[in-house]
Amino acid sequence: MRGEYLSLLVLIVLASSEVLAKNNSSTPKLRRSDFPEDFVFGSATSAYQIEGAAHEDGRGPSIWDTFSEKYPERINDGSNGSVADDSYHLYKEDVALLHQIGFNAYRFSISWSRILPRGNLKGGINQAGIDYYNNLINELLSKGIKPFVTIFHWDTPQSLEDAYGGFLGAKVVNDFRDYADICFKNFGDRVKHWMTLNEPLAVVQQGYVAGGLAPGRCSKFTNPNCTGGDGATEPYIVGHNLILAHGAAVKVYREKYKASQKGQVGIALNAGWYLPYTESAEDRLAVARVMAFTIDYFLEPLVTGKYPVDMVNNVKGGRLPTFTAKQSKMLKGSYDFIGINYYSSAYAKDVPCSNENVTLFSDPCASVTGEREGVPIGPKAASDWILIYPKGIRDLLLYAKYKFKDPVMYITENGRDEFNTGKIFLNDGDRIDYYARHLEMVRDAISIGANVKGFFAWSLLDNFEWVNGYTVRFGLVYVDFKDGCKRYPKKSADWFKKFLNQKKNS
Ligand SMILES: C[C@H]1O[C@@H](Oc2ccccc2[N+](=O)[O-])[C@H](O)[C@@H](O)[C@H]1O
Repeated sequence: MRGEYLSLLVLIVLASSEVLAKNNSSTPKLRRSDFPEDFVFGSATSAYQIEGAAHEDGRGPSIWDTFSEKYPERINDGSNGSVADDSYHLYKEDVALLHQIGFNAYRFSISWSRILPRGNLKGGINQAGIDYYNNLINELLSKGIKPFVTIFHWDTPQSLEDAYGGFLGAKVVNDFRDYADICFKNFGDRVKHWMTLNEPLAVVQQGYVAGGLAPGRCSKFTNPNCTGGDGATEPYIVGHNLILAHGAAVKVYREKYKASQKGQVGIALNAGWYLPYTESAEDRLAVARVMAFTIDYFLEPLVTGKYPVDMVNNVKGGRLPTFTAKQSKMLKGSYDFIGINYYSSAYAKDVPCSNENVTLFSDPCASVTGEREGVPIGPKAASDWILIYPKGIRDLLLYAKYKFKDPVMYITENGRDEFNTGKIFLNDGDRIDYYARHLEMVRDAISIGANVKGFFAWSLLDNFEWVNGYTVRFGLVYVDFKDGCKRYPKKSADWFKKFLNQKKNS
């Protein structure tokens, strides 16, 4: 215990000293040899955002088909992912692009309802779905690219949503376990890196509090137009079921597949880094509580089998579910690596505790803000939730290292967007700058001792960016949605290519 406090203290001193400060006036020069030789560099996508073919070859609907097709007014440009990048048909081009750039890994997700159209075994397996992912995996391996597979990236099968409320229902745990089992059984001979869930925090915050992501549930205190939901209770139930679903999938892997397949299973967690609004002790404690309600929320149960103490103390009225002794035991240590999706940072501030604390989904006595006296923590990307603060990625990695038993980590997403102007735009110097600055900070985290094994750029392609539809572009490769999804590598793809192909010592 003592040692942990000491390490945290060292971390705080390091993070606040100028020792690591860099001159931020120009894009830093990075070399491939700054990173370990076996470090993995890849790019990431997700099924609903790129595949299209949403109603083809036996795929069943997911909550994202329903959300975007039935309520187009909830997506900024009224669009949906029914065609997206058409990667279902163009996957060979995408693998060729990864190969040309020089990435040695690709993080993609499997569409649950393409494998199980009705979400469960009873509803049957769709062989065409199995075939598609087999083809994709084989194509990747033929080019020497390692598949890093996300089992769930937000696209809950609609029939499970209809049957028991999807992740609101305790039954989802067994259905998710069965689905994961099918993935391990069919693909695990070749896939050695799995992520059970993508960003459970985004699912609970955006799907059940703010209502911006499917299934779009929220309550009146956050959104006056809510049609269904209860932001005081539902997010904690959904978070609980997500954690148990993760644990159940890892258990299946370890009991049935690990010995023969010898792969690793992790999770991808989104997290910001938070700075105290002032240097006061109160604001520093507010930071600790915001961390408890964001990254620790999902990391602590996996590491210790328990919810963070700050959540237990501050989620009043019996709204935070509890783990049974058996569940706790299943969860504790249920990961081989931790994936971190990092984009942005903010300030946290101690505020008078909200008397609405039965309704808020966050610490009731802390608030989060992107700016201080009108000055944002960093420049804005196109999506207004992204404030660019590269040091945050370093400090987050060190925080996870010291607080959570030095896990093996991957950056499973990092990136920025530009607006879709309707014209072909490839000159994305701002993206190059973003990656150079963030990678420099990942390098520094490694040099301090963070056990980081790889980095995935979000995203390979411009794609269906959820509530923002096609209005913003995150790709290293431009997609012309008006011309058969023609792909054009941007300058940033070129930058990665040069960086990845550098000879040793050059
Ligand atoms: C830009 C990326 O944002 C990621 O989501 C994130 C990432 C960080 C913070 C919040 C969210 N979110 O959406 O609520 C997604 O994993 C990914 O699919 C992509 O859309």
